[in-house]
Amino acid sequence: MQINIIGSGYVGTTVGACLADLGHEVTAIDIDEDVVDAINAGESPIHEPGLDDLLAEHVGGNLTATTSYEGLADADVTILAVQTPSRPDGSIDTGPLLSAAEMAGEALRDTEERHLVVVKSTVTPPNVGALRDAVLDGAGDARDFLEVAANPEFQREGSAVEDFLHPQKIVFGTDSDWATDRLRAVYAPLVADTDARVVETDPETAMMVKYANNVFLASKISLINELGNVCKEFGIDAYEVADAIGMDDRIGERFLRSGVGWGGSCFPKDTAALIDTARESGYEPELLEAVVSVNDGQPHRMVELLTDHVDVEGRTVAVLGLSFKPGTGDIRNSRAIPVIERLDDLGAEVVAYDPVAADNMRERFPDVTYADDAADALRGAHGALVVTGWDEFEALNSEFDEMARPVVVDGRHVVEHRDGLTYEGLTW
Ligand SMILES: NC(=O)c1ccc[n+]([C@@H]2O[C@H](COP(=O)([O-])OP(=O)(O)OC[C@H]3O[C@@H](n4cnc5c(N)ncnc54)[C@H](O)[C@@H]3O)[C@@H](O)[C@H]2O)c1
Ligand SMILES: O=c1ccn([C@@H]2O[C@H](COP(=O)(O)OP(=O)(O)O[C@H]3O[C@H](CO)[C@@H](O)[C@H](O)[C@H]3O)[C@@H](O)[C@H]2O)c(=O)[nH]1
Repeated sequence: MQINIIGSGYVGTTVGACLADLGHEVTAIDIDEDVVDAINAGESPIHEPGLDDLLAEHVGGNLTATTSYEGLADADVTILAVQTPSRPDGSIDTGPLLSAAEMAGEALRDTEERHLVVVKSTVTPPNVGALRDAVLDGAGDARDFLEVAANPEFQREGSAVEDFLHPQKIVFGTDSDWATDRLRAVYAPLVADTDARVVETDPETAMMVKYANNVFLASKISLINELGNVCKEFGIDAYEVADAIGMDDRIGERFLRSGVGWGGSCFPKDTAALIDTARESGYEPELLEAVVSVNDGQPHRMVELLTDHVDVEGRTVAVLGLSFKPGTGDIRNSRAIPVIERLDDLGAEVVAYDPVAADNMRERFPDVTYADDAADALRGAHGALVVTGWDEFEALNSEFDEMARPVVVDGRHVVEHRDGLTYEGLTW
């Protein structure tokens, strides 16, 4: 099939490269020329394991990037993967997505064949109608040839390629059998070769599944964090407790890693958007508000555990890990941000290290010192905070001897206890 994908960020680039890998002819469209040039040069605009290899294999063959919407009608399907960022009140800003939807509709004005526009971006169910209208109004008289479907994406950053190619489920939200059949054709090579289960529903329900999925997982982490905070009060290791409760398959062993909390581009944004949408509709989602509040408290608890041991004012503190999770350079809503802000408020000098995300964080905090490696960050520091669970932090050992005060607050359960180190786990 011929597939256009509009928006080549974290999702669009991965999905485009994976669809090319499944044998489709893919055109990736982005308004950012640097992104388009990078893809056409076979370079991934983002750090994502496996993506460079896929681009190297398919760019110049069945994957091309462009800034132009011309030729959209030559394809069978157009996927929208444009950003839907949070506004300060928690609602999503659908402006960029609506304008891409309208541009897609306009570019399809001359189509004389049926064409499916698929929303892969995450939008709240009440926004689906506006998106449908934007595409159809943009298309003018060609609106009868077009249909808008929802196909939310469940990939995680850091394992996005693997997740897309081996999904547990694929959700098709459509208004007709024709649209469902077209989505089945897009995913046919994948469904044939994996254990993926396909959910077929309407577009609004499909988007609600996406929100429920993310908010459930964020709640699960906040719950284990709350239990973990209680464990810490009792001198109990929350990881031992989590291992035991995870044996009950009604609970499940995954997403029970307590610590400094959840960040990223999705959990915070999607939780805030669902809360805002529920409130707008007249329902006060108290549990979800508590889920956010527990998450917001963890970075502060972490800094407090350090200040119980060290007065950080005027002293150097090492922050190990800046990305919102290992395996990505993405710092959106990283827990490192409130940690650094708090240290800053307390007058500490922050020396930060991350194997991938330092350049991104430098734009956010230009005055922080960025070390070349963890040893460099720890040297002379009066305390260290482990914010991201990069594998390399597990191997740290003699590096702690170089600290002025060897106090480590571990927010991700990665550092090994050892003699000579004052060690505080956040929930253990
Ligand atoms: N990041 C994830 O892991 C993830 C996973 C599942 C779902 N989502 C959802 O997918 C959507 C995209 O997220 P993302 O993280 O990839 O965003 P992103 O910001 O990384 O990428 C969006 C891209 O769209 C481009 N763009 C903006 N307006 C455009 C237009 N009119 N025409 C063409 N390109 C345009 C931008 O230049 C950018 O490259 C969001 O709704 C998000 O919630 C994200
Ligand atoms: O036991 C755990 C698991 C995760 N996290 C944190 O939770 C956040 C999110 O992690 P993860 O879900 O692995 O990464 P994302 O890339 O944000 O993926 C989520 O958000 C995506 C965007 O919507 C969805 O597609 C994915 O299914 C969903 O897992 C990170 O800060 C993690 O450190 C924990 O604190 N404890």
